Amino acid sequence: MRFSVSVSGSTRGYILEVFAAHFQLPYLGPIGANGLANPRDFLCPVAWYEDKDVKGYQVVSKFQGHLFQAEQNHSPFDVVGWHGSYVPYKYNLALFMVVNAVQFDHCDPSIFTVLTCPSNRPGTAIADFVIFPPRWSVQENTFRPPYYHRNCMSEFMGLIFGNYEAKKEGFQPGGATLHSVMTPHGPDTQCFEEATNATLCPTRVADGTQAFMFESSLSLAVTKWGEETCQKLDKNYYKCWQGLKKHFNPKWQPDVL
Ligand SMILES: O=C(O)Cc1cc(O)ccc1O
Ligand SMILES: [Fe+2]
Repeated sequence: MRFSVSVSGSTRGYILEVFAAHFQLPYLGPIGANGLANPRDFLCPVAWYEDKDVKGYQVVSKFQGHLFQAEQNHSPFDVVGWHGSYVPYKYNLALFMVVNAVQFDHCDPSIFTVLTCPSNRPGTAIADFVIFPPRWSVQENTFRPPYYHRNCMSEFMGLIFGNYEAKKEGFQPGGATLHSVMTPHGPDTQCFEEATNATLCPTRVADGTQAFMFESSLSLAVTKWGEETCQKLDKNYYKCWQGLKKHFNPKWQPDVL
């Protein structure tokens, strides 16, 4: 599949490539006929071509993990149509129909799955693409931010713009966090303190932001470039949890049973 990404100015993006299967919409289960990412909102190309002479047009191909580059003097997009079932598609994340808890508790973020690439083991994904969309938060008697947890899957999180509610400082647009399989993690100290002391009325969350997660049942390896060469590794990341205090009180009773 050939595609070009046209951008102006210096630009960053995130790429997730899967090999064993293809991405598909998640089964909606009891949600029923419609919700989350609706098929009608996916856009595919229509027959089109460009007849352009471009000196030194670079065509990059990937094969067995290596990138190869060829040059030609015209645009490769001079094919009007084709037979086949592989097409690139795009989806506007703002069209995602958010489903969430409306009484109590924090849902598994699987409710925010845009696309999943299932593995051969039922219920286990090679990769899930999950977003944290702008939404209302209305749950009562609940710690509303992400719970403190360990996950049997790897969590690679990215931020397209704005901030992420569980880590308002430090996690910048264009950056990434990686919480590998079974690594404990959760909101930073500031988020914990604010959410613990907040009055629980209906509140907007994540307006003007777009965070996402690539979640995989496989382990992700970090390249030498990511760990050293880029010199962007935040060696102080763990400190975002160091201010968390012990709150255990064996005498505590809930107000509402
Ligand atoms: O770790 C994270 O920030 C991602 C995440 C969000 C959430 O709402 C619940 C679980 C989870 O892993
Ligand atoms: Fe997580």
